Amino acid sequence: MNHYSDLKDLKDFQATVDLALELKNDPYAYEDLGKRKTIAMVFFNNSLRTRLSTEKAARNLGMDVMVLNVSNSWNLEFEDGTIMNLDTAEHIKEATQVIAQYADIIAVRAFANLKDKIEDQQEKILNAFIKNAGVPIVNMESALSHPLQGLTDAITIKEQELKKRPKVVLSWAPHPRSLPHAVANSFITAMKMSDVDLVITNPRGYDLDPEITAGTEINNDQIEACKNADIIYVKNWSSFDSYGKVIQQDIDWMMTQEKLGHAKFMHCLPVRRNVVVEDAVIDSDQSVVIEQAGNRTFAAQAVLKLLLKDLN
Ligand SMILES: NCCC[C@H](NC(=O)CCC(=O)O)C(=O)O
Ligand SMILES: NC(=O)OP(=O)(O)O
Repeated sequence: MNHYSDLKDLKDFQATVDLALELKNDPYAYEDLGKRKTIAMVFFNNSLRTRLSTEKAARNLGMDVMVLNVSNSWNLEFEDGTIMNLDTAEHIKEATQVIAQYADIIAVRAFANLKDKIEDQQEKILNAFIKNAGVPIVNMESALSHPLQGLTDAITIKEQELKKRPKVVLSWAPHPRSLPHAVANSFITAMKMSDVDLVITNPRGYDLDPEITAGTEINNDQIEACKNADIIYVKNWSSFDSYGKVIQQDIDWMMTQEKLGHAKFMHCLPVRRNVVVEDAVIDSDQSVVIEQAGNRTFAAQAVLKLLLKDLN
């Protein structure tokens, strides 16, 4: 594997899920694989889980770790041919090549800006690293996808040891801010590569990119969609059609105990309590959000192991 920019970069998705579970069982099995290799993690946005779990994963493999929060660095320019006499001090072309001299693998977080669909679909920042750095790039949530999260979600569902072909529901929930589509996109992609029966429920006007949801049932009736679910994965996203807009915040879409039924509750975190999900759900035994976040380490470790194997 040259890069991990999307779940589709994995040669064998289910084998990677199994590798992550093996690593969870024996985290130091490959503790020398990353010796004298360095990962640089570059953040254009905030993070708690991705920042710490990816570092933990790298350390379990014996790697050195560096972190750059771009907000503490120079303002970067992304356009070609710009006369840089305003706010941007350094071009992404130099920045990517310079970072690559200090690191064997670069991991990048660069969210969608949610203002211009075409620009977000170009994945400008992630692709600038892939184009210029000359080292493997790991996507730590880009404009369109969050493949470390999608892999984690599949691992977490597999661990629940549910019935064959469980019913998995991805439910939209309200949120006061405009949030990206990346987590939902990667969850759908991961579920399509898993042996589950996936249903998406969202209000009208909130359908995700049809290229991603193709072949999956979308039900605008949340109560009906959630019936007899084994897993309910809750996430807010902004409108895709009215790109990046918050077109409704109806609290009736919050996940409640009644709608959850016997299902397990999942969310990528961070989550707004009593807006996205009521306390009674997230505090219940049916919530697996903490173990889900714990699995981020082993998803990242499986991906880094595959990249290191092809580096050595
Ligand atoms: N990486 C996990 C989620 C990150 C981001 N959530 C957020 O920005 C939530 C922030 C807030 O609740 O204000 C998202 O939805 O893509
Ligand atoms: N789930 C997730 O990616 O969390 P962070 O944004 O805190 O990294």
